[in-house]
Amino acid sequence: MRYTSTRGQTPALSFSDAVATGLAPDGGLFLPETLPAFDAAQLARFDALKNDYAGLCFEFLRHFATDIPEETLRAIIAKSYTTFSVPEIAPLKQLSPDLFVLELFHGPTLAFKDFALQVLGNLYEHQCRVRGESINVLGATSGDTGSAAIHGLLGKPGTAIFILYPDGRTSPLQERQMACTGAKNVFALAIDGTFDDAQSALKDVFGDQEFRTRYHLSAVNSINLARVLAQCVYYLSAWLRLPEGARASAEFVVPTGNFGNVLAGWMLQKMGVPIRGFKVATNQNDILHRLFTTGEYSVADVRPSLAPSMDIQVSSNFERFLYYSLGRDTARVREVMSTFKTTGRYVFENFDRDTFSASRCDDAEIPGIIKRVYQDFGYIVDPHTACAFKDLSRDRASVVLATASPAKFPDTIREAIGMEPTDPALEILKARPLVKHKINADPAAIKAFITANAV
Ligand SMILES: Cc1ncc(COP(=O)(O)O)c(C=O)c1O
Ligand SMILES: N[C@@H](CCOP(=O)(O)O)C(=O)O
Repeated sequence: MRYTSTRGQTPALSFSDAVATGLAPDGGLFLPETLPAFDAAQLARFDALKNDYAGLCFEFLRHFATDIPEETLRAIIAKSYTTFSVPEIAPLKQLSPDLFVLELFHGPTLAFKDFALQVLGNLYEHQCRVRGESINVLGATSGDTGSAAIHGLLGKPGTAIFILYPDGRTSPLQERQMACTGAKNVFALAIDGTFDDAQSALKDVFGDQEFRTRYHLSAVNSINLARVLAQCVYYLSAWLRLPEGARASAEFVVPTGNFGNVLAGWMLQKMGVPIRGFKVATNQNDILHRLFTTGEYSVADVRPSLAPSMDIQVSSNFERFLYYSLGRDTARVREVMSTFKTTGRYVFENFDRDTFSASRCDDAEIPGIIKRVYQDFGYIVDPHTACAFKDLSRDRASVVLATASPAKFPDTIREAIGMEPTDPALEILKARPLVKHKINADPAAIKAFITANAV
């Protein structure tokens, strides 16, 4: 399997090279040259592994990581899921006959990002070993990607990790997960501004080919295709475990910000797994809600919210969606992305309206939803997952993706239901010193910091 850029001006690469490169040199995002088409026999092979998460992940990823020997890939994946705290890895809980919750927060940093970032950390370790090279990783986070990426690389020799985040806009515990590791190769870089500012500066740094080559710079955001592919697996796992009747009709309801999570489900559907549809659940930063209800994609200012990891306007994975929606016409993708960069607006003539629906949740609604879900089901959801409970369909089954543990957001949960969930992994952090570096969201300043601290 080879990987090409959405902008069509980068030569096709192997899986390992596409992962190491992260953002394509032409500014686009990597995608498989052709998506596999899973037939009934392959679906049956998946079905046999529905209660073996790591086995299922291997059976899926072997179609993509074709340049890694199968036994090596199997070992990388098996190791990645040993860090999860429950044997099911992604428990599927049934709250009512038509309502399921897919819990994606039992990894080391208690958010869904661990699913891909544990695998990516081990892939990087493998690459360092095989190529005899060190690797410097640069990421931008609104809260969860940063800590998951850091914990994917913690203690891995030959690596350093630099994470940009909007100072004061993550939850205090999310910041502690990044800035209290004590690890010498981890740098939490606090910027004044929003996640969008951080992501935009990051893309500029990756745009400097000489710099990224010199420092073997790689990406941990979902601009890295390995992130999206590893995230496909929990949709597959959940779909396989649904009761027969719900499989055909269930809609996956996905708290959405940078569009990497829901894109993974949609790509799986394009590979032949007959998932009925997806609901894109936004917070008050609702660019994607507006897109899927009106067809217009237009940027507005980011407003800090109680679901801070979704405080994003410019979703980088929008470009992958655009590529497929434009019939894989890379010249058109370049044109639209360039117009969007200058005008901040694009109107879709055509997209997959049958598959996507959307909901939007204001800050004023989040505590009330947390309370209602607790009263109705005795179940505590974090503020991001709460957004997905806003407008659940009454005529089909819903699978809500629970993307973070409520313990990461104790203040909002206390306000809603009068008690604070805790987790030992977070309690330990409270006593540790916090080390963060203030930096301008300016490519030159970021490059200077990396130059001074790279491995
Ligand atoms: C807890 C949580 N929920 C939802 C999201 C949104 O996911 P995505 O950015 O893949 O759309 C994020 C951030 O990515 C998150 O950290
Ligand atoms: N919500 C994310 C933002 C980055 O998304 P990613 O999927 O590109 O890593 C976060 O928690 O950092």
